Amino acid sequence: MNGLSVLPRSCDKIIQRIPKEANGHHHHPHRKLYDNDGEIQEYREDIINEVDEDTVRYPDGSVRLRNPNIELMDQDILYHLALGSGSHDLVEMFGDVKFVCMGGTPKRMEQFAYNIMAEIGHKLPCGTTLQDISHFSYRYSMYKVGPVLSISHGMGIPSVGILLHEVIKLMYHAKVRDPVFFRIGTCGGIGYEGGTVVISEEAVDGAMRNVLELTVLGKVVQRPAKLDRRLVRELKGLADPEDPYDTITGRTMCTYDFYEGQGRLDGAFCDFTETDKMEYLESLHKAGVVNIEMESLAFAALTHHAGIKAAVVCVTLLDRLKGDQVLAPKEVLDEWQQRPTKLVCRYIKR
Ligand SMILES: O=P(O)(O)O[C@H]1O[C@H](CO)[C@@H](O)[C@H]1O
Ligand SMILES: O=c1cc[nH]c(=O)[nH]1
Repeated sequence: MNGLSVLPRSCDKIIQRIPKEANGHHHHPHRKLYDNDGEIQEYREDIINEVDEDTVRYPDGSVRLRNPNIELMDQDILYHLALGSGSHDLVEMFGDVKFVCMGGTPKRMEQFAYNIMAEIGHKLPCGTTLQDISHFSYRYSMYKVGPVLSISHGMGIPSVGILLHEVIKLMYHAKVRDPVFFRIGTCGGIGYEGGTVVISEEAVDGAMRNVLELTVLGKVVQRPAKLDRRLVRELKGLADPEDPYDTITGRTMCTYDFYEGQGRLDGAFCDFTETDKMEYLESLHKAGVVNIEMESLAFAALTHHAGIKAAVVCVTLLDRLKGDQVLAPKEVLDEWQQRPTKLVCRYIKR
């Protein structure tokens, strides 16, 4: 029996799709999970962790944790955020949050906080500046502007995964209702010039699987990396035809590495040829992968597992069919990084 069959007590209605045979043992059939864009994928049914979206939140829309242990604890220390349910009044501090925006760097997320402040007309008390709420964690940076949280997540799945655990718990402790999460990132384009904005329709791993795989108690668990389709359409609808760049939607590949993992020839190590690389990238292109980055899989899977609506919006820094090195000048890169931010600002302003 695998660990997934033990469901948290507080989540009685979560769909358990692990069939049992009459003798009580699980059988291990493969099943077709998604047929997005015609691609049919098969998964071991015994390791898939599915969610019934209607039952993972409380009826008032507030975030419900799929972990019965938390409510039994005297206090919950959100260690990497330098916050805690015993040391801080989290409802008072964060109860009004509606949007949680994340991106790789502290600078981008500080800038985003100032941008959104201007856009929504939020005023700080005279003579004050925005404070990094998580400054003393020395890990992530967090800014709050009215209903918007802006948080840096660092690089890669482990970093964004730890942050998501703590931010999802923060939403629960603060009794936040129906939050929407965004990742505002950078990526490599597959067949798209630098500066193109990409809204992810779904996230796939380096082997084109639409699941986040993690090892829990020595067993492999897969969580579907689903993103909200309606949110994708709404964001796409906010792209302005006057924008001097394209805004597209498509599949996003999420890898565990920037160099070999993304088929780059310019890492410290490379055991494949340029022909191998191009064949791989062309095959991704054919399969509808439009960009590669390093967090979307965890972002999609963990928000979906928590029943939280989420979107990933990234700007391409280069077309990987044309090269590996990020050659654009710093000022150009800085301007490009504002583009996903603008789209998310438009959504929040609505
Ligand atoms: O710019 P961010 O948001 O960090 O996103 C991308 O940039 C980093 C690699 O340079 C990875 O984190 C990747 O996902
Ligand atoms: O090629 C790129 C560019 C940005 N981020 C990535 O992960 N890959």
